[in-house]
Amino acid sequence: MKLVIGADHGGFALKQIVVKYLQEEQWDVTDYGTLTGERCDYPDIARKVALAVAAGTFERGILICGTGIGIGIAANKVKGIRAALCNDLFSAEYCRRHNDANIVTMGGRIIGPGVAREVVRIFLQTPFEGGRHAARLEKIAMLEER
Ligand SMILES: O=C[C@H](O)[C@H](O)[C@H](O)COP(=O)(O)O
Repeated sequence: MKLVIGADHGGFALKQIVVKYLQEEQWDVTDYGTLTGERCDYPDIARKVALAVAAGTFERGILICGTGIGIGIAANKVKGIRAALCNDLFSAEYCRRHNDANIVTMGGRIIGPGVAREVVRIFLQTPFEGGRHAARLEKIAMLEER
């Protein structure tokens, strides 16, 4: 599975930790920045990552800002993106089982490395359940046409 990751300055330090973890676990991960800790705007990073996931260049994305909120709001403006804020493990599991989330977002100012690594592991390993949940995702897709 090809992965892409991005963060603003609020998520930069946690992104570096998550990238290292993914590489150690042999995941194919591409870093879309920011590559420094300097202040930047999370919509710019969200746009790059979300467009690449929506285009199918990558199967899943990981986005980190200070809270995980802003970068997720921005990513969800891109058609086909289902970005889920997961600062806890239950959300990481159910955003996959029920929502087929294709991007996970986290808050670098909220969670530490241990929780972040587990959120990412669960996000990558949990399958979508389909069934009644698929019909709901179809309704979400219809909203994108309005
Ligand atoms: O949702 C937005 C993110 O948490 C940003 O990382 C945050 O707003 C950046 O704030 P500041 O520019 O004050 O570092």
